[in-house]
Amino acid sequence: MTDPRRQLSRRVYPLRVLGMGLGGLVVGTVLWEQRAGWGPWAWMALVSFIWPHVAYQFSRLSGEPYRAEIRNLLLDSALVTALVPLMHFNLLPSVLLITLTVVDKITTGIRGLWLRSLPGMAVGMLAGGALTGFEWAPTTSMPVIIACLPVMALHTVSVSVASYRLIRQVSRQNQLLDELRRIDALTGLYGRGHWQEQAEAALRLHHATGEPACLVMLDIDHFKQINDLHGHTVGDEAIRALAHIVRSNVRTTDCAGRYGGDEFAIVLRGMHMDKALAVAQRICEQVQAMRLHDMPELQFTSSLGVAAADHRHSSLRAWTDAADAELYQAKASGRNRVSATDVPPLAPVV
Ligand SMILES: Nc1nc2c(ncn2[C@@H]2O[C@H](COP(=O)(O)OP(=O)(O)OP(=O)(O)O)[C@@H](O)[C@H]2O)c(=O)[nH]1
Repeated sequence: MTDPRRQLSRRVYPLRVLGMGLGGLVVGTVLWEQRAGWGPWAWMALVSFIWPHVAYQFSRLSGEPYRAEIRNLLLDSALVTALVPLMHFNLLPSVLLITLTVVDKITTGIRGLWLRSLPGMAVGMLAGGALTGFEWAPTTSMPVIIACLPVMALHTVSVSVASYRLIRQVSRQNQLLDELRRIDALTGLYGRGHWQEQAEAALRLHHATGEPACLVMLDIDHFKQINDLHGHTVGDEAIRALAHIVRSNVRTTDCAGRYGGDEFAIVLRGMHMDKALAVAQRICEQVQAMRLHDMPELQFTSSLGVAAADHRHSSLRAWTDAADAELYQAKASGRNRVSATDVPPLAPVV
């Protein structure tokens, strides 16, 4: 895999060649109007056409390419700023070059890099000024304005493309994060946080419209023993197999989540207690028949508590407490059964 730190120099190289080259066109136009001597021309040629390749070789051959590229970026600023006095502070190209070199530092995303480039820029300005005696001719002619256009356009487009890519990448990663937050990695069911949001919505709907909904809490019986006797890998496989049973017994409109370690919670939307009990009973029987691929001799049972949403459940907490109380009732009555509010506990048909 490519070292992301080496990627910085690869990414910067073509942009530096193009940006510095087009910058050279601007500076060259000003120097030509000034009828400048060979010194400014040589400096311009060095900065615009030779430096980008030297900079790339510096970082390519360096043992620390990332640090070398940061150094190159700081040198860019000093070298480019030295061109400003050479242009006798010609206003538009001077402002343009200084702005672009600062923007280039900001768009690397490296914290404070543009601030760190300021001392080098001051040195560049002084060095260029020492060569020209700080000659002052700020007026910009039409040919120079025209020469500025390609670098302005190219820079604006390339910064826009870079930020477009960044925004797309951030939004893809946000989607992934959201998925990770919503889905439990072991079972593929909803994680607790997202399940709670969905369950709250179902309870609100019940209070607002009277739409029925039932909450089923399920816990594997003696799961600690399974872990202790056969290891956590077998325990995990059991949790996955149980999640599969849960998923195959609910509709896409229902909401099934992993509530805790070996505890599952299901909101059956639009369902009255009789139908919800039948679903819970079916799950209970299927858990009893469940076999793991690698340990077919191992048997499981589960206990389930069901509570229909009603006016006493002012919050999700009250609703889950009611279903939890039924779950513990099922455990206390001998496990491997379903217990529901206002209904005597039902043991599965063996
Ligand atoms: N393999 C595995 N085990 C887990 C996971 N999360 C929690 N556990 C275990 O699940 C067990 C939960 O046990 P409890 O529900 O407290 O008790 P139990 O043994 O199931 O007994 P009862 O619920 O009373 O029937 C603990 O041993 C936890 O370590 C998990 O992701 N994978």
